[in-house]
Amino acid sequence: MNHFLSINDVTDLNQLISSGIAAKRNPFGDIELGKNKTIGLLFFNSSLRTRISTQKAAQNLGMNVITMNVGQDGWGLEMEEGVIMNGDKAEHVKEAAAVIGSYCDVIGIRSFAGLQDREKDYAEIVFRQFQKYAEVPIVNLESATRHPLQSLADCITIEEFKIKQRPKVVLTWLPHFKALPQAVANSFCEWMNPMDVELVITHPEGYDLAPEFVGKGQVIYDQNKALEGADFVYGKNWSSYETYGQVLTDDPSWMINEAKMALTDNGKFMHCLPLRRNMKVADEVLDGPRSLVIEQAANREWSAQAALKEILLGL
Ligand SMILES: CCC[C@H](NC(=O)CCC(=O)O)C(=O)O
Ligand SMILES: NC(=O)OP(=O)(O)O
Repeated sequence: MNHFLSINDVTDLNQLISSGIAAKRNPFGDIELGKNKTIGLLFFNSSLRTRISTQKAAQNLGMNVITMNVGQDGWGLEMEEGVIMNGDKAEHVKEAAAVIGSYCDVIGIRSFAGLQDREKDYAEIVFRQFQKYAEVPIVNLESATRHPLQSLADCITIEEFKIKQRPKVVLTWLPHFKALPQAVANSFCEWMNPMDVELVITHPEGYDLAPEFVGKGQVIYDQNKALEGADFVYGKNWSSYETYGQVLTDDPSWMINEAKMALTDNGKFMHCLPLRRNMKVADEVLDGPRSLVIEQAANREWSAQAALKEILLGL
């Protein structure tokens, strides 16, 4: 595996899921694989799970880890080509990426969508520039449009907890007062498409995700109807793709509570975290037996370890 940017970099999804489950059973089985290899983790945005789980996974593989909050610890980076750098960016990505690539064998990057310019966000300029100038494998720690380490952990979790061969998986939009990226929702749909699941996507009108991510997903604007018979309910907020970056509604009736979960077939609740309690999901669900959010977050370590193992095998 040359890069881990999206599911398009995965040759065998079932093998990757099995690799993550195997790592969970034997975390140090490949401790020699990453010996004397260094991964640099670059964060342009906040993180808890991705930061800690990816560092731990790399250490489980014997790697050295360097973590950097790019905007705070380093210099502001200019991503555009050919500009006169007389603003607030002191360094160009051409130099920064090449220098970091000289220190690190692998680079992980988190850079969220700006939610101002859809064409710019969906062009993934930060990742394209680092791929071009760092000349080492790049791992997506959440980009403008995708979050593959989260989606692999989601696949591992559903495989672990499913009791039917083809479960009904419902991605439901949740209310939020500020604009959030489509990345997690996009990526979840992208990874659910090849999985043996019935994928349903429910959200208010105006929040349709880009068609290339929806794929086989059935879109139902009536949340209660969508939730009927669900085996897994995956909650996530996202801002409008059509009216890019806008919050069209924060209707609290979309919050998941026990009454909504009662519509499911003893459904389990999933969310990538962080999650705003009692705005997106009621305490009664998160504190009850339906919630898988902690198990799901714990699987981020095994998701990262499976992905990094494939990257190391390709070095
Ligand atoms: C893994 C999720 C990261 C990010 N979440 C947030 O930015 C939440 C911020 C908030 O709730 O204020 C998102 O929605 O993409
Ligand atoms: N789910 C996830 O990526 O969490 P963090 O934003 O805390 O890394």
